Amino acid sequence: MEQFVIKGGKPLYGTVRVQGAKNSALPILAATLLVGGIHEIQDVPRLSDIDVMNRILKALGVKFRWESNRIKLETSSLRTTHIPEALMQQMRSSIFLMGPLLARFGEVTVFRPGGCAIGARPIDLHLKGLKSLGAEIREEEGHIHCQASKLVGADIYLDLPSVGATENIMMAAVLAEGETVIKNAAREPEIVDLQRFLNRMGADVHGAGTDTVKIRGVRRLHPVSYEIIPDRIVAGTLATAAVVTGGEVLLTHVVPDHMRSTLHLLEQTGAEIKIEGDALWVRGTLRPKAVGEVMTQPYPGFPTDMQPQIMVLLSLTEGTSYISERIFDGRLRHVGELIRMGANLRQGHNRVEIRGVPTLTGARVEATDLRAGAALVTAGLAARGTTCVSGLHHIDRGYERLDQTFLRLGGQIQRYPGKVASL
Ligand SMILES: CC(=O)N[C@H]1[C@@H](OP(=O)(O)OP(=O)(O)OC[C@H]2O[C@@H](n3ccc(=O)[nH]c3=O)[C@H](O)[C@@H]2O)O[C@H](CO)[C@@H](O)[C@@H]1O
Ligand SMILES: C=C(OP(=O)(O)O)C(=O)O
Repeated sequence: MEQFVIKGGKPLYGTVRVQGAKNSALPILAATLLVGGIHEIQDVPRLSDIDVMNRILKALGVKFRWESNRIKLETSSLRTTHIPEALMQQMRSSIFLMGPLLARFGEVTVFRPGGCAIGARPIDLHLKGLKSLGAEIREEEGHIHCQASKLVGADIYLDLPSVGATENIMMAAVLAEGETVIKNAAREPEIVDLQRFLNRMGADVHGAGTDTVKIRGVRRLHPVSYEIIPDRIVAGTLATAAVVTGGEVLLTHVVPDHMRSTLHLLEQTGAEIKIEGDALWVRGTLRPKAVGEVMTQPYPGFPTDMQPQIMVLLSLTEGTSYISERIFDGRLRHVGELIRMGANLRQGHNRVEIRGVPTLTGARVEATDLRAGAALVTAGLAARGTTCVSGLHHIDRGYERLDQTFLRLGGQIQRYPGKVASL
């Protein structure tokens, strides 16, 4: 069982170039299946989720080659449209294979996807959207078979602005006959990135970034070379770590506009922020201030993927703040771990009261999901004493060598292969 051992209390200083966005790279890699040929995707982060996606693509017959952070994929000759169950269950994003395979081959067989334990994550909106385009869906013995002799554009209203459902429907609709309109679509920057990628391939998609996405079906697409946008959640995590340690960090390769709600919150706590082009400079204050109520919301609201990290910062402020988790119904498992580190937290139903304390103390804690893991590492960097964080496979899903990044910024963090005997 691998662990991070962190000796806390050192402010972070330095410059980091932020990795490409996992949540853009995953649907875009799936979307390369829409047409045969050689695609080149740049700034793909080296993450375990990306490895799982590549293993699925390989199992389908795709050939690919990494060159640093660039992947070349040859998607011409696919052997099958069945996604292996074991791979399907390794991550939620395996569901992105449905839309493109259905659009190109008229059939796909998947299983219910796995993923981090952050609450119930049904796929009803994905299935409802594909059915509206004319797919026949049968579920038996855990398989979901999806078939369509042809897909036809439709008006689809999403009961919730689901990021994944919006993306899956967009990918399925690009080769459908006629126009598809997705209403109450999610507006995340990664959806705009997917639209840009699809249009670069010759698709006709408009409106991403608003709540109505229009897709006019085209007959043909072509392979392309494309660069993924920077990861706004990784940038937010690093900025938060700089603030909680009272340090000063320059992040390059960011789109500050994608981070408005996070940056606003950091400023409310007293952090100083300067933006110049794609560079973001952040400096923490001696004792940050409480902020009142924070609610996670669909974009452009405050992102659920930053909730655990911000909880660490609010735990160290002067005064009382509250966090309400509105997107997922089980994304508070880090609360108990932060309490072990000395945070003064009271958990209600999807809401946490946070009474700021002057310091946290090192402890043995476990990452129960990706962002909870990032939060515990952040807490460890700020805490007095030594923190051991286990459950690193969650963190590796979304952060490219997080320990190396923090080491470069002066954090004292090491990855150990087994359990560390004493703190
Ligand atoms: C790879 C990727 O991009 N992951 C992100 C994506 O996940 P993901 O696309 O899975 O998240 P969704 O936006 O779909 O989920 C939002 C809410 O809708 C619900 N829901 C979703 C689909 C569905 O068919 N039925 C349904 O009820 C979910 O349970 C959840 O409560 O958006 C989440 C919300 O910003 C982020 O936390 C994830 O990092
Ligand atoms: C929940 C997340 O991702 P996924 O949807 O891939 O599980 C996340 O990135 O925080």
